[in-house]
Amino acid sequence: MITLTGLQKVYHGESGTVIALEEVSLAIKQGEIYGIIGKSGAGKSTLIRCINLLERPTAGKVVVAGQDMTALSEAELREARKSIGMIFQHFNLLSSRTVLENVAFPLEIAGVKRAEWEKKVLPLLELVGLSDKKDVYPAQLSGGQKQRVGIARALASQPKVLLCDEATSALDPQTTESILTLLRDINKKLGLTIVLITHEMHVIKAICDQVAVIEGGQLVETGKVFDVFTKPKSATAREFIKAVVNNKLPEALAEVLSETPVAGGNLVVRLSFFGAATNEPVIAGLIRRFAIDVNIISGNIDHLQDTPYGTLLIELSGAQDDIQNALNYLQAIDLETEVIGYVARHAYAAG
Ligand SMILES: Nc1ncnc2c1ncn2[C@@H]1O[C@H](COP(=O)(O)OP(=O)(O)OP(=O)(O)O)[C@@H](O)[C@H]1O
Repeated sequence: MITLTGLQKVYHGESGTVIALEEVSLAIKQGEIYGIIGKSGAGKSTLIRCINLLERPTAGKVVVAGQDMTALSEAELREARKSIGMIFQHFNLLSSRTVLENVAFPLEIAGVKRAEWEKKVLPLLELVGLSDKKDVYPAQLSGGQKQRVGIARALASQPKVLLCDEATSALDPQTTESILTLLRDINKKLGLTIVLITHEMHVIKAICDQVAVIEGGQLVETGKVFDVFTKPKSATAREFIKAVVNNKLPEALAEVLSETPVAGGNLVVRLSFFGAATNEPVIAGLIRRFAIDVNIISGNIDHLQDTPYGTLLIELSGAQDDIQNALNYLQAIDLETEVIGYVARHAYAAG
């Protein structure tokens, strides 16, 4: 649905030349929710605005729904933009127009008469849950309701693609969740392709199928959200993931943990489970097979796109050979095993 090839954007500002995008290439399939995550100044806004050519790339190609956007005339571009809706962090509503009139605005501009646009706008207000607010002005709405108006307005010209520019960044966590749920529903109901930019990993985790991590104008990692979450390759992705996956060691353990083996001490291991492995009785298997004690220090199970994944922090105590055999066993089965460190016997809970 969207293909970006070798995209480059150079700004020549007062403070000099800025390369905002460098050799960005990515492909977004129809019906996908594609998230682009990066820190402030990474190039996210520039990238998403290059998709509808609000920003003209310095070099590279933008193809949306089979159309080469960079090759279009201004008039053709205006027409092509009808199939690309956009919503914004600060909603960009017209304060002197009611909710109904805001949603109708793109249709009015396109010359559609009121009797005609009402037939389109009223169902959209219902879709976003704002039928009862159709005659109120934006000032009387909450942030979440304003964004619902923004979404309905973006859908008015029946786009194939919806671009979301930090659409939930100005909203509280609960409202963010309701807007993300609405976006997911619209994606499912209308088969709409959604591209969103964000600096928050929980947004990616909540609704995206695919993710691209952008840093200094370059994509440093792309892939399925599940793969990037469970096996991040770049330091930036790892850093973002830390914000939503609690892998912190308990303080009492961190204080006594040694990176090097402690004579006669216990081994601390983090197990990461993905998908089906979460159903395996791993701990029971360990105790049955080896003459060791297993102490569970902490654990959590979460879901990513309905696939369970989790981590378990355990302490193994026993004779060195038995511990090594247990470790070999863990490493041979279908889960990720990471030796976190060593603790002296009796230094921590397992004793
Ligand atoms: N019109 C402009 N003129 C000059 N430089 C610009 C312009 N727009 C953006 N930049 C620069 O390009 C780089 C990328 O900016 P961009 O706004 O795309 O980043 P971002 O990831 O969206 O950041 P934020 O999350 O803070 O909005 C930054 O260094 C920014 O200062």
